[in-house]
Amino acid sequence: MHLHVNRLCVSLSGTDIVQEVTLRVGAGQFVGLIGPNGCGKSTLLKSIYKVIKPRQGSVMLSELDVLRASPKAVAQKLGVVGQFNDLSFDFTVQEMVAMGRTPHKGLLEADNRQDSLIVEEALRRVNLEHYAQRSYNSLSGGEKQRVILARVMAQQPEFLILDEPTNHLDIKYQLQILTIVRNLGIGVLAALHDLVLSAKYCDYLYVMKKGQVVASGIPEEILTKALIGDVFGVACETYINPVTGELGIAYLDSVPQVREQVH
Ligand SMILES: Nc1ncnc2c1ncn2[C@@H]1O[C@H](COP(=O)(O)OP(=O)(O)OP(=O)(O)O)[C@@H](O)[C@H]1O
Repeated sequence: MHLHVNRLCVSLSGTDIVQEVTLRVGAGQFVGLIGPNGCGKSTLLKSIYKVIKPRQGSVMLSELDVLRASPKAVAQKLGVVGQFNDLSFDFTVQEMVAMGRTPHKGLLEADNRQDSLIVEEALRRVNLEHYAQRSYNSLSGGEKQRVILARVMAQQPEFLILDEPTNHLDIKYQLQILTIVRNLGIGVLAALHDLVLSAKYCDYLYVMKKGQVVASGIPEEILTKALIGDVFGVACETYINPVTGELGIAYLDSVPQVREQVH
């Protein structure tokens, strides 16, 4: 499935938080959304997955008009990993992951053998197969994050939205989770903070600043010293990593004159 967000505007408490954002994610494409804290990434993602109602604009997942469709119709196609995953009630890890099957079930329909196999496989993919009976609330932040990813995999969505999916994860699991997500072969829109990882994994990036998309393109082309200075206010040098052949970024300092050079 592909995603087409057209001229989306979101206002909260009378302030324009997202302004005329248009973006596309092709089928099977891994697209990153980057930008400084508070620029509107989460608000944009929440308005795409129906938690916040936009003031204007449209969201199409292939032929599905997301803003008009029922939550269940959207959940059958769209998986979401949001930023905060704390629960008031406790569930086992297995119960948490099994919740991913809900959009595919009828009212009061019990899980069947196939659902159990899907849940087992999802837990195996995030290396938590031995945690099935553990209490979710007793897990560390990184383990919780992997359970949430297993849940979204059990949902078998056709498109994924991820808001900081590697929050809390150590470097091994950051790499593992991003590799798993990329290998799912479905369209993904992910807000990411790590620019080097976003260059490594994303096919395409949208850069946000103050609620607007200010640049977009393939990572190697748009992640320039000038753009990083302008958008994040950080001086850096970019280079090709001689070991990996991938984009590297050496952060130098936060110097205001970098911003002046760009304008
Ligand atoms: N309900 C609200 N009322 C008013 N302003 C809000 C509301 N919710 C969020 N905001 C503001 O909207 C702006 C964008 O927030 P958002 O969480 O979308 O940013 P973000 O780019 O995801 O940031 P981060 O990288 O820190 O997660 C922030 O300045 C935030 O304080």
